[in-house]
Amino acid sequence: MAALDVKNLTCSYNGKAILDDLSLQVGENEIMCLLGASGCGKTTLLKAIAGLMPISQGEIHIHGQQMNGEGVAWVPERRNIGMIFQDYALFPHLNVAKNVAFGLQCKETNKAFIKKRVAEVLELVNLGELGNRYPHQLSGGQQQRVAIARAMIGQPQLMLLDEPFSNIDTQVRMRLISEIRDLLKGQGISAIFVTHSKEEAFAFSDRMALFQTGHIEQVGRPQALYQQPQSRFVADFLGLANYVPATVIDASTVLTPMGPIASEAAINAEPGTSGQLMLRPRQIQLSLTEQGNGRVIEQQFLGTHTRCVVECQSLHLEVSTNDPLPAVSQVNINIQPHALTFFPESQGQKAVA
Ligand SMILES: Nc1ncnc2c1ncn2[C@@H]1O[C@H](COP(=O)(O)OP(=O)(O)OP(=O)(O)O)[C@@H](O)[C@H]1O
Repeated sequence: MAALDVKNLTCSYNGKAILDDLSLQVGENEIMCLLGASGCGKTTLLKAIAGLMPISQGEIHIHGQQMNGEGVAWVPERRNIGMIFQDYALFPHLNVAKNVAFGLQCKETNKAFIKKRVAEVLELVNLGELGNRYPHQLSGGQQQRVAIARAMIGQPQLMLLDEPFSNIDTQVRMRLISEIRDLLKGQGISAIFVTHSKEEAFAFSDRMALFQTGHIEQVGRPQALYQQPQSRFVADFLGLANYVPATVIDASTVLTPMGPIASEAAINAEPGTSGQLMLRPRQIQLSLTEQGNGRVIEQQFLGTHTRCVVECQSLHLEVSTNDPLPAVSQVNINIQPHALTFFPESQGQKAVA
């Protein structure tokens, strides 16, 4: 059974549809990321799931229980959902332990039990020693951990996280992402996480749904979306892409200005079909040779990698290498073996399936 099943959901503000016939499933103990530009409807979907936003059409089911639909609209507090926000939303006048206890007080009166649970969840988020501190005495990362402890204390069946890492400084962010991911996985909690940062989405999610104004463009594993985008919108949103003119030779080869390139998966287009082959900068490999078919015309050392621009048959290719190459090098261009992503001219912005 899916942890969350959203079926044909439409949500509107003032009669204008913000989400339009949208469907999405989240599996048990799965972390799903909603990724998209500002204003595309990610938070609206989160609010609809939480019961904070009325729906115009469709159904929402959580762990098999219908929350919204014809004549059904469960109130937020009955949905057993934990919520975490970008601004932490802690009570400034309550210490850490009392902030966390707040998440349980509305459904539990046994004070000894609440105290025990507070201690347990503070340990889980590595704040066991800080129960007496106030929010202003904590770092951003620590405050977000308090918010997570407060959301977890009631053992929610689904966790909703709305841009939880945006206010955390970059040095700490990836560590916190990994910590919270482990925590959710360890506790068996399914989660939906909203962000407009692809790096956060890649690092935090099992699967991601890429939004474009009110609908989902593609859902899948982060690597699949990055390497096999179904549209140019997805390809370009997730990172730099080269588009190289290509013609299909047979089910496993295309011809490009760099020569024939083989695919590790069948290309679903007739021989002779022309279009564009998408290549990520890391999928292009360079080897120094005087007889090479490319020439490095620009380089930038960026620490973790070097950005090279390689000229080949009037194409300018963005390539990512580990180390800088000698200036104005002649290189051979090789393509890392992979399942090629091909956009036939006849399909415009859509790749072949
Ligand atoms: N209360 C409201 N009344 C009218 N329109 C609204 C309201 N809240 C949001 N909208 C509009 O709905 C659209 C989707 O908003 P939403 O907050 O879901 O986007 P988002 O993808 O979460 O964006 P962001 O990343 O900036 O938070 C936007 O065009 C926004 O202007």
